Amino acid sequence: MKIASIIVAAGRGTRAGGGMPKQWREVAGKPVARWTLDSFAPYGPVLVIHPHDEDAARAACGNLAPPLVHGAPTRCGSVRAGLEALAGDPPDIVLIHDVARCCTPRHVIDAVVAALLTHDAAAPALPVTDALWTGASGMVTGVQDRSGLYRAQTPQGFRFDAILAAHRAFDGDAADDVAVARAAGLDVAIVPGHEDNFKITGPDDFARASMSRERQDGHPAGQRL
Ligand SMILES: Nc1ccn([C@@H]2O[C@H](COP(=O)(O)OP(=O)(O)OP(=O)(O)O)[C@@H](O)[C@H]2O)c(=O)n1
Ligand SMILES: C[C@](O)(CO)[C@H](O)COP(=O)(O)O
Repeated sequence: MKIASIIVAAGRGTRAGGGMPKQWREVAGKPVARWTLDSFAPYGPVLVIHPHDEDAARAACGNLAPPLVHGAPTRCGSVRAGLEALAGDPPDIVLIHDVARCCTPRHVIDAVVAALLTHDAAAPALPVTDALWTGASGMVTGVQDRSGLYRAQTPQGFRFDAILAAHRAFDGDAADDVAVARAAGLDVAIVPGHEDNFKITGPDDFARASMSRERQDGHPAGQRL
């Protein structure tokens, strides 16, 4: 079974700040993008980037030198660009992953791949465990039932032909590829996500990512790899 991966990295990282897109910044001695690409190296990653970021991407990737594809103004458009780049020599399965999730444990990726042996689509998620409220103007306005609610993660995995057709048929924007798949009628299996598989989103997430990588790779916090 041929498996490929699309690492979407064309975002601007506005919420993270820091003067350059978060995927080119370092955590635990390596660029965020390099950590992510190393995790997906067994699955032939293509890296989807902003057209202005070619030099930064090449510097971050080093000797890995994955194929680079220009992305689009939305995540959905960037994924579509990655899918179209693979369509000439299509894999059986594609894993679609946020570059900003640079601490994904290996077992999460393995669980998605394993689920695709029996499902057209699979994605990791964590059940919501906190109580949920609605609020306005700094005041609680109500409570929300948390049962059956999940926090979505990536990699989201699909039969390649099914997700390519789903994206080609999709009109509009979506937060993730599970939404695109479901709009096309695909059933999506949930596999266990992990707290280490968080997305670097705000400024504080870089320190969290450094600690996670150092813990997972057996290096004491602060030691350069
Ligand atoms: N036009 C876009 C927008 C997002 N992404 C990618 O989609 C993932 C999830 O997006 P998010 O974390 O929201 O990243 P940014 O869009 O970079 O962040 P922000 O919204 O803070 O600008 C990231 O890996 C990002 O690079 C992309 O490839 N193309
Ligand atoms: C795809 C995603 O990572 C799933 O959790 C997420 O929807 C994309 O990031 P954003 O923070 O919603 O822009």
